[in-house]
Amino acid sequence: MGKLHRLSSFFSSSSLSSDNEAKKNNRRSLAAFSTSLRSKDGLTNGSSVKSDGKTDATAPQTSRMVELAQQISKATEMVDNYFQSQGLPAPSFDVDAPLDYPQLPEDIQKARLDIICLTKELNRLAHGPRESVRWGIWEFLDVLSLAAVNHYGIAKHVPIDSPISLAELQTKTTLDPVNLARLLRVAMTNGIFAEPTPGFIAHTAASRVLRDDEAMQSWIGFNGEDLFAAAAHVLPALEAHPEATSLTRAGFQFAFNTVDREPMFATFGKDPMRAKRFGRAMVSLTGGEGYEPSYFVDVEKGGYDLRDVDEKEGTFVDVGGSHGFICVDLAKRYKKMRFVVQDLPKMIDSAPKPISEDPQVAERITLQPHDFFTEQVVKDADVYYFRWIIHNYSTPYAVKILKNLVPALKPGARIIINDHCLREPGQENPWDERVMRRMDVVMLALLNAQERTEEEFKALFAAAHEGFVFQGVRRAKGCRMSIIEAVWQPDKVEKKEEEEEETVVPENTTTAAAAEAEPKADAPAPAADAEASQPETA
Ligand SMILES: C[S@@+](CC[C@H](N)C(=O)[O-])C[C@H]1O[C@@H](n2cnc3c(N)ncnc32)[C@H](O)[C@@H]1O
Repeated sequence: MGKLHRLSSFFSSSSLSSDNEAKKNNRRSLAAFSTSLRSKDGLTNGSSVKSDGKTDATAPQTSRMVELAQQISKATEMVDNYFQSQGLPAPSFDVDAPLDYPQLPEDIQKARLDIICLTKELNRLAHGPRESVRWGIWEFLDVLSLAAVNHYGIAKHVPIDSPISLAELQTKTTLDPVNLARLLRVAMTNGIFAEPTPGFIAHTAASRVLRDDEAMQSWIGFNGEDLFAAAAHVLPALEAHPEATSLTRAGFQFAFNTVDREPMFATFGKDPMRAKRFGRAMVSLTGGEGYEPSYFVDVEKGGYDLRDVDEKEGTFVDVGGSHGFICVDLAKRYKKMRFVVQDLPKMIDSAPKPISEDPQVAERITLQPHDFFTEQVVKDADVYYFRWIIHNYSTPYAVKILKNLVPALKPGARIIINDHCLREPGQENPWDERVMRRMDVVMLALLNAQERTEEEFKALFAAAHEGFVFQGVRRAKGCRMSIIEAVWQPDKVEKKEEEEEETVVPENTTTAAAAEAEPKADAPAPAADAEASQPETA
């Protein structure tokens, strides 16, 4: 239904001709958008337009390639000058180079982002359309080589300070020399390992990450082995079940032969290695640029202000809150309010005890086993918070999760979803756009789930209950996650119902919202999914 809703916002009419008309309109608006982007940037796109609107053929032409090169050069100088002025080592992949950028001032961070985005466009132009399509499809081989290097733990066998011969390296793995060399040499084309002299392998800073960063090893392992296989099976999954809403009929189930048997989390729950890997992969993601918890916690960074809840010693429930790290950070900031972290029993059992070394923090946080596909047990809380939860579910499941809050809610209770919120194509900077669009497809491959637009979040609340009054979406600068909020105001519904009683309502009328809220026939009962869906995370 989520997909249907999304498509229908583009193609609202059912007739073929108006469908085509809608498509044409859509195309026109996209073209207009890219033109406006260009002019906003002050770019000429290779043509000089006179005041009468005609092109001046005599004016000097600047090609897009040259514009890009100039902008890249300017941005690179800005970043380089900043590093020099701060006495920082220049960005490098040398083995002893820093692995992360420092926190940059806003203008330098923007210049850095320009370099990332514009070099990609310049690269495409230099390849040309046909060649970039021809070789673009081979990017999965980069994934394969990285997954293999990670799987066989090659990075740990290469000494950090001196090269090792391929012959010796081979004795430390189960790979034969030919396969070891060919997989490594693809990775090297991406700056992961180097071969300073033929047959000798040395570390780079990127391969050092694979050696030293356990969360990154898990991130590569989960993406390279679980997600990679799931993504390769999305087409058969879509062929068999085009509606793509069931948790047990995604690419993941087609890849691992569990169609109609169990959702991904249940599969992970049965395999401690994969469950642990998934949990650590999430830790790696959360630590990545643009996802830090501080974007929610720190009001100074554009986070959520909970001072009023704190003042009245209110309650904050983190639903599906894992080991409660958000609540720990919040409890350090707000000294009076109380917190409940809910998750499935295994997750709650594996949480650190005490949850914080600071007793003033720990005593205000309760860890509670709770399945969000059952009725909410914490009544009358001030805030119910969902971080990285709703995007794991297609609309029928997501609506069910929200509906389960209703019996517990007091008027004025806030429901906060902390997820990506998709904007119209082209409104993000190209790097964020790429990450968020890809995440949307990751959700499809693993869970038949989705990222959502503001309208889709609004529709989700409306489908769950009319008493949820949508408050809108906001996002801190530099953060990819949005804060999506609704407030529970049942009095508005009662007033509306009173008004409606005065009008004639035909029997058996179902609202679009109610229809949307019904899980699909092919979707397994959410509660059953949830019971079995427990991954053991770090
Ligand atoms: C993607 S993680 C998000 C965790 C945390 N909110 C965060 O921001 O990192 C999804 C969480 O939902 C939990 N979960 C999955 N199914 C659940 C259910 N039915 N009821 C409660 N928690 C569930 C998982 O155990 C996991 O901790």
